[in-house]
Amino acid sequence: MAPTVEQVSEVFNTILVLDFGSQYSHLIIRRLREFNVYAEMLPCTQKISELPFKPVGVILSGGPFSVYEDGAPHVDHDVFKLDVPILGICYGMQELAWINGKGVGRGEKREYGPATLTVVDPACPLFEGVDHSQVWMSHHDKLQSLPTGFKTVATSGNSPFAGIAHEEKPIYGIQFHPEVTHSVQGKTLLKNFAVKICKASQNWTMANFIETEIKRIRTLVGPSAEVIGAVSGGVDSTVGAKIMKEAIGDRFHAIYVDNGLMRKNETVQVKKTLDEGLGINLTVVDASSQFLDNLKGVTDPEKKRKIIGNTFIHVFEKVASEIKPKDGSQIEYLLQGTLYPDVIESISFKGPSQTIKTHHNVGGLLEDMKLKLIEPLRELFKDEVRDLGTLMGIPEDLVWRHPFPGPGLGIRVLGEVTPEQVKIAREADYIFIEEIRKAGLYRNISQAFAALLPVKSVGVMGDQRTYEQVIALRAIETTDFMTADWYVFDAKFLKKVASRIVNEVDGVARVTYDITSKPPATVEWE
Ligand SMILES: Nc1ncnc2c1ncn2[C@@H]1O[C@H](COP(=O)(O)OP(=O)(O)OP(=O)(O)O)[C@@H](O)[C@H]1O
Ligand SMILES: O=c1[nH]c(=O)c2[nH+]cn([C@@H]3O[C@H](COP(=O)(O)O)[C@@H](O)[C@H]3O)c2[nH]1
Ligand SMILES: NC(=O)CC[C@H](N)C(=O)O
Ligand SMILES: [Mg+2]
Repeated sequence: MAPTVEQVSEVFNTILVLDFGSQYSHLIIRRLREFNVYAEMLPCTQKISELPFKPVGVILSGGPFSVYEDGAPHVDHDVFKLDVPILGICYGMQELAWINGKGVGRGEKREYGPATLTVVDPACPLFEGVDHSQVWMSHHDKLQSLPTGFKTVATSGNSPFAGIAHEEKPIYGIQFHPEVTHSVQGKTLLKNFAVKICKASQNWTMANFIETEIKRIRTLVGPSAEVIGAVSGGVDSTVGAKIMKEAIGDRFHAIYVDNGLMRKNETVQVKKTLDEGLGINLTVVDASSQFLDNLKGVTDPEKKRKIIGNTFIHVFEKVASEIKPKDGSQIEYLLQGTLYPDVIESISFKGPSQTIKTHHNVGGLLEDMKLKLIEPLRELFKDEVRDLGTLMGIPEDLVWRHPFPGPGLGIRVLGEVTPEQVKIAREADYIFIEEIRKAGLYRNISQAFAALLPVKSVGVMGDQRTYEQVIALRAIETTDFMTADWYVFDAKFLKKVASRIVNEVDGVARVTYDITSKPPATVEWE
């Protein structure tokens, strides 16, 4: 019989967030974790009898619908049978009111933005330390009457029922959004709910997580099986590899693919950092000619992405078949660095968003590959991964490395990818990043790179006419890469970088700086 593998949500006291499609649902989880309470999100349609774990409390999120509309989403009423505290936020509170008397309708006025909260029942534990503070509203519907069995505990100018509480049970509703930072005491309120009311332990720390995760992996893999991992030298896969190494030692095989689209000196450096610095035995597979051959003559960005993704799979399949585990079995598992935002995106009630571009993703393209995935970071946000990396002794440089996309320079050479074009992009990128580091700006910027444009422009160098290509520099600031703004360099810095690139990189006659935010642009050019 297969061993039972405990999930993180079974080990840590977990607050369950049921998502009704609010833009802020993931922020509720972020805020709870900031004070070390573990939280997970599931869609509001989740059947309570099929919950994968028993939560210590439930939060019903906001959402774009109106509870009284046909087809509006509703929570499974068995949620009340769980006999744990419940907090409804905005739509979530309207849902509680709808279930308990249907007194919800469209308000005369919409209310978006700040409001001041007045607590009318100071004994209510939810509002301890929250009185007379600014809260953030975002609604048009409102409670028209107090739901059966509830009392008013807080009000605001436009919302006579800004906060309600059940007379006997620990069930609460609030019209405002405590999860956004504009609700000044919002975090205090969420802490009151999670820690005081739900009695959740504040033990969600990366130190505790490592221990649980290592145990989980050992049980999952068993005593003798071996695992391979796609390791790029980026922070996610490196932290994943380090966890695997701690869990199963030399039964883990880290594989780095040199796809010919990596940055200058990257392969040598990644090998050195992982082998010498972290004791992870990294196998470098040189597949550069395979990737470059497959990309010959292709200019469409989506086609390029798919070719690169597929070539990765073929390379991994071959590697997996060549490793012969000592116990005579076959490689069964592949490590992947999936993070929680990817998981949230796929389980959100709004459903996965439209594909803007196919992100190369080893796992997503694995359908016909027999390997099963191990994803040790699938519960973590990027900053938690960085904390974890630091705790596990991964050098600061690597922990704070800018992300580098799997398709690499293949999507930064616009148009056809040839070895000559890759070389130009690689050299220009190297100079840009070197200058950023020298100026002490690396950590202020979330990601920076150079892209090579497939256009030629006239220039003059040493009295000679030139007719060469254009480099576009891109540097952005962002927290989650979903939205981003361009970084404001001072003019002197840009002057220096431009002059170095044109002087030192053959084939470039002009340098531009990309000043588009995301949206409407994306981070990468392809
Ligand atoms: N050159 C490569 N060799 C092996 N695996 C790779 C390579 N490039 C990407 N991968 C795999 O694809 C996954 C996704 O890449 P992604 O860039 O999102 O993550 P990362 O490289 O680990 O971290 P970061 O986001 O910091 O770059 C990686 O975690 C890794 O498993
Ligand atoms: O591993 C990856 N495989 C990909 O195919 C891929 N495409 C974009 N990116 C990275 O994702 C972030 C957002 O990029 P975009 O705004 O261009 O979509 C940025 O950090 C991009 O570098 C990728 N990462
Ligand atoms: N932010 C929300 O949850 C909004 C709930 C509901 N759609 C309203 O307009 O009131
Ligand atoms: Mg990467």
